[in-house]
Amino acid sequence: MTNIFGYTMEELEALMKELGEPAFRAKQLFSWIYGHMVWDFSLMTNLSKSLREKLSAEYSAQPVPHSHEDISSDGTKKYLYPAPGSKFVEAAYIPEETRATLCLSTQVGCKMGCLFCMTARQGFQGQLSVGEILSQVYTLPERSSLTNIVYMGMGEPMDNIDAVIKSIRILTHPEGLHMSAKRITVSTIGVIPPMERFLRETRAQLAISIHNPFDGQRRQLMPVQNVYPIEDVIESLRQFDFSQRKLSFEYIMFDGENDTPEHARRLVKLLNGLRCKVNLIHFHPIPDSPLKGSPRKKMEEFQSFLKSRGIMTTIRRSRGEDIQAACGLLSTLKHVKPAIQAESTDF
Ligand SMILES: C[S@@+](CC[C@H](N)C(=O)[O-])C[C@H]1O[C@@H](n2cnc3c(N)ncnc32)[C@H](O)[C@@H]1O
Ligand code: SF4
Repeated sequence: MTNIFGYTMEELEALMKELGEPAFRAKQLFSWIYGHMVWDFSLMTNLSKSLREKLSAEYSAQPVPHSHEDISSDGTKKYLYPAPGSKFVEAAYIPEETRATLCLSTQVGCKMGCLFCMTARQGFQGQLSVGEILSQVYTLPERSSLTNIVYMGMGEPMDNIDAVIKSIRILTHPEGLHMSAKRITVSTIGVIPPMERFLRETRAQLAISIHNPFDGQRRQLMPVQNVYPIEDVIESLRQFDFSQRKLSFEYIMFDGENDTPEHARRLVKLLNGLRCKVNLIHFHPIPDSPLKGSPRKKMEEFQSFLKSRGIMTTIRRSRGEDIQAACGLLSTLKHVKPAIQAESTDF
């Protein structure tokens, strides 16, 4: 049985062709699956009976529902989703006064090795398919109140760029949920070639995790700096037009590490002339890390300096920290079965 949940319009068209059906059937199928959220072919009443039967015999169109949830004292919810190979990913639903955001995952673990991130500790364990990315949206119990989606959960979206772009195309398609690309933000540490592809092929918003404006210091925190230095990332961004889409920079504030006036001055210089915003983030401590978060006062001083130089800067409120749903705390390592146990349960 092939699961077609996650197929794009073009992929459904190719499937219809293969089955000897006219191309317009693909649009009908797309609209049932992603617009009406009907995942049983027998209920797709405008398809011919023979096509419904053919599809039911050989295909399914099923998103993967979550298998566990945690609820934070602040209302944030963390959902656990099964992924291939007895693995799991997590997504966080964050309700606020005027909006409700889903923070979704794109990979099981991550290979980028950032020093401050819990997902990095898990290492890379696999890519999510388009269907697995979209399942986090489509099976969300609060889906009808969702206003925003951020690709800021487990994994580096640019390291799974095909699936990320396809998922955005489906979410924004008029026959699907028809979400505005203005309400979708993808966060990256700055992997330049797929980042440029993302900017050319979608209209979604971009967030860059910068965290330190100095080359040597950023290398210590984020190995990606050895391959794609932040200076090159910013040069690349200067070729794109951000008058119609948002560009933001995420900056976790580490006590004594990146919160000095020199860092603030260097950051202003680096971002000079770019139409962008800076989000200052509280560090969410992870076990056995020497890093500590900056005190609130230092974050406010940093913010004031950037603002005084004309850069719109906010301090992001932490959410879901008590259930490890906050930025950078997502990790499903504890849910991964030891290999021997996983093998024995396969029988
Ligand atoms: C988990 S990442 C996923 C998206 C992408 N891989 C990235 O790094 O931008 C989302 C955001 O969480 C931040 N983050 C990671 N670990 C954190 C921590 N311990 N405390 C606060 N933020 C953290 C990252 O720097 C990034 O801005
Ligand atoms: S911060 Fe992002 S890129 Fe770095 S290890 Fe975590 S998930 Fe991966």
